[in-house]
Amino acid sequence: MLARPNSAAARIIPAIDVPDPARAAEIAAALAPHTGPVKVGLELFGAGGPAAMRQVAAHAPVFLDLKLHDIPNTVGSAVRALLPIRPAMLTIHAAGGAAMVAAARRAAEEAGEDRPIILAVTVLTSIDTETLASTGVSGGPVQQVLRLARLALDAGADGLVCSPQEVSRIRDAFGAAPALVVPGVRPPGSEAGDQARTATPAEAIAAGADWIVVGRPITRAPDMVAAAQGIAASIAAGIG
Ligand SMILES: O=C(O)c1cc(=O)[nH]c(=O)n1[C@@H]1O[C@H](COP(=O)(O)O)[C@@H](O)[C@H]1O
Repeated sequence: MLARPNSAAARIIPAIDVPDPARAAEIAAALAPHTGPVKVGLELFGAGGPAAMRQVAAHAPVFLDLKLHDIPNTVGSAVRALLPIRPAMLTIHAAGGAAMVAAARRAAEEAGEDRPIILAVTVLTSIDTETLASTGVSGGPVQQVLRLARLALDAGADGLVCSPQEVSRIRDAFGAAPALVVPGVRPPGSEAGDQARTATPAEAIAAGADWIVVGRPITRAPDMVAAAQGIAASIAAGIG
């Protein structure tokens, strides 16, 4: 399994959200020396499938973010079908329930020691209190994140995806063991866009994130490498 990061740069997961596999491979090649694993999500996987993921994986371990959410048998089978392309990390939705999370973990185990880390997405970082309430969940994101974290970790998830605003509460409740992967991260002065629960890279790491996921602030920067290096420097300094 992928080891926890041991440098500021290794904590950064760039999200390569582009619809062009050749461009994605170029971005991965440019960023990999300055970051940790790279993320392949629904846009790139939809455009190029397993072949696009393999091209990216030539440069760095891949966080394959397909956010699986279905009946347990389907999710377990999907995880099994993805094992040959050797993702280092895989996402499922904790809201799919304990049996679904357990099915994902059991399927991942079939890859042996090199199995992917199973990460349970709690409450998407784009969701604020009002949006959450509109889905029938009252009480706010922190409470729901902690509820889903408990469910997912008890069912066998190796770690969680949450916003920077819940990280310290998760560490308080569950300690150092769960891998915490944190999107919704915005360097000072950058646009939040559709992200609702945000903080800066240094704040997310100080709160206890293992990895931060950063998409547009890197991939839409005029100089992607400089943007990644700036984020790593801010994490190392604990500022910004
Ligand atoms: O699982 C994820 O990576 C994820 C979960 C979540 O709650 N919020 C979230 O933004 N993400 C992903 O993290 C990335 C964030 O991208 P930017 O908003 O461009 O930094 C996107 O690829 C999202 O799919």
